[in-house]
Amino acid sequence: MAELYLLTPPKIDADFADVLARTLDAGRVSALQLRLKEHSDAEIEALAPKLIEIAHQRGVSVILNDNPALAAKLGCDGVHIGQDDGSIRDARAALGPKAIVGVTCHDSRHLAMTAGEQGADYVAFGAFFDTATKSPKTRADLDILVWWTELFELPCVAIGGLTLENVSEVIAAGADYIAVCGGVWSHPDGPEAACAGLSQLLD
Ligand SMILES: Cc1ncc(COP(=O)(O)OP(=O)(O)O)c(N)n1
Ligand SMILES: Cc1ncsc1CCOP(=O)(O)O
Ligand SMILES: [Mg+2]
Repeated sequence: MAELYLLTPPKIDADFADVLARTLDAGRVSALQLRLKEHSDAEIEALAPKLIEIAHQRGVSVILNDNPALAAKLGCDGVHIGQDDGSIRDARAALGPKAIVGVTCHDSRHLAMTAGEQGADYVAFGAFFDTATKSPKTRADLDILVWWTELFELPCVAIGGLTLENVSEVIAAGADYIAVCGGVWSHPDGPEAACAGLSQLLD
């Protein structure tokens, strides 16, 4: 069974905490990534505590993007690091043995095996579809999910352009987590409807 891993929009406004609470209440989200790329660290420090509280009240784990030291300071459950965001070892040192450390592996089997050997808690592949959220470095093929799940127990995340219309493809290929940003926040029927709809497709 796949799980829903929700990413925040890159920039949020004062209303976002309420929208987040309603969105989490509408579906079955396992993890929330604070990916606040258009905010400074100081802004993230100010914004994050309320978002973390909302997530934790609902049993949702909170992963901070990019910054292990800030993740530790804020009391996040983990951090997501890309290939240019420092080492797994340093992230683990900042956050401790129980924290979740996830790693971007693009479309690379080699990067994923290395991340697994170095102690990542999940590997993330993508982008699987066109996305307006960022210019992804790579386009991944569904085959990499099939290959990974046949060979390894370590969970894999699928990311990049996932929507209600295409998410079943990555779930069928073996994704343990479906990581979604625009497919929820930019859905024409609103984030609550999108979160509810995605949750129905998980089983
Ligand atoms: C779950 C997940 N997968 C991949 C990414 C991308 O991380 P990165 O390559 O470091 O790019 P930025 O997100 O920092 O722009 C992610 N954030 N989450
Ligand atoms: C962070 C990231 N890494 C690869 S694609 C992507 C964007 C995910 O956002 P969306 O779900 O809107 O495509
Ligand atoms: Mg990064």
